[in-house]
Amino acid sequence: MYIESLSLKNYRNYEELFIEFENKVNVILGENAQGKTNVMESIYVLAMAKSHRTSNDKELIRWDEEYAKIEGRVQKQYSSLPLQLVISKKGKKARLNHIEQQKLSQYVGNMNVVMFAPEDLNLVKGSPQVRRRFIDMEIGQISPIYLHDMSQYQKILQQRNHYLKMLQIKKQTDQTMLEILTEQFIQVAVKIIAKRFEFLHLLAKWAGPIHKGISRGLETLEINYKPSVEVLEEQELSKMVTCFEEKFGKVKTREIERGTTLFGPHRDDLLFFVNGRDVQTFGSQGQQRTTALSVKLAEIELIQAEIGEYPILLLDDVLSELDDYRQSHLLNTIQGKVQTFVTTTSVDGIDHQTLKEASTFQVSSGIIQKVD
Ligand SMILES: Nc1ncnc2c1ncn2[C@@H]1O[C@H](COP(=O)(O)OP(=O)(O)OP(=O)(O)O)[C@@H](O)[C@H]1O
Repeated sequence: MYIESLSLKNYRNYEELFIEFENKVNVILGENAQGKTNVMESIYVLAMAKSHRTSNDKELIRWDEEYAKIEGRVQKQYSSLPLQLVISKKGKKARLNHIEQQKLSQYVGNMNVVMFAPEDLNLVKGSPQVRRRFIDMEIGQISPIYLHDMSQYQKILQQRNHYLKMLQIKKQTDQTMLEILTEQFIQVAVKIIAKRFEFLHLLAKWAGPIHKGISRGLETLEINYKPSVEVLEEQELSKMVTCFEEKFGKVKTREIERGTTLFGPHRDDLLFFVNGRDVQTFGSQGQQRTTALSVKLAEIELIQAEIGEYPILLLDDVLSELDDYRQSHLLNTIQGKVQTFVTTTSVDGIDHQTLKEASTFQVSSGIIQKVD
């Protein structure tokens, strides 16, 4: 798939913008703080209804304005699909094919993107929260059911935490409500974990050979899910439910003392191993970077395998940071099959042949012009 056109209104430093793109490499060139990342972010937000940089949607609205609007037309195998997202202080409204969607979970997934930005190194180095966000966003792109389950999970988790807080303060003896909430919590939690296992399994299958290629055959990459309740990938859901029930039985007093839910998908993590060692702890900067790159390239293949089309690739400020070998590995992977956006302050670090075949756009103070 590829994005044919993008139009912005009051989006960050863009008052008004309309651009058309071709299905190839598009280079967005400009000095610092001109609006390169903002364009990439707007494409990402159009697809995911969420930014990769902030969870506060209001930041996306141009200062002193009431709303921001992103519109785009995506060319898929058989059709051209118009998408629209309006972000106001009251919330978000999404339209697909001009029809307003009641739920964002029905909207997300119609346009697929993979973003690779400098902060993606945090995928390896950062906190478990960063990795959970990654896994949730990525599964959400290919599974609307997962997005639905996640929003259910968040609601039940909040209610359960609220109730545990009440028990903590009031020292009530009647715990019937806690039992009901725990049962509901477990039912959704195991579905989420099973889906995460499945996704990581697929991701690892693609990432392994890619990582081997980038490391010139020297390194193996493994990706493992680390659940906070000891469940196994091959377990049936009913067995996972039993593990959870046992765990919650054991930690009930502690949970009431603390007034919060101590176990579940919101406390899980994933681990990356290179040659059998945890990259977060033992990996060099280069190995961590290669791991993040392998994971991103694997996502491209995974989405193609699941959806039947390649996603749009957004490379924000990373291409010129990669050494020649990694850059050419990346460019060979996407060659001719993935619409790619690249931001850079200078074309010097970018492969000549790629530049020759690419469309280039110059950005200056929120205005973009195609360079002939
Ligand atoms: N909500 C907003 N309203 C108006 N302007 C904004 C808003 N949010 C950010 N900006 C402005 O957008 C500009 C930053 O744009 P962006 O992050 O896209 O820069 P960039 O070209 O990618 O720069 P760099 O090369 O430094 O990464 C800054 O000048 C910033 O002040």
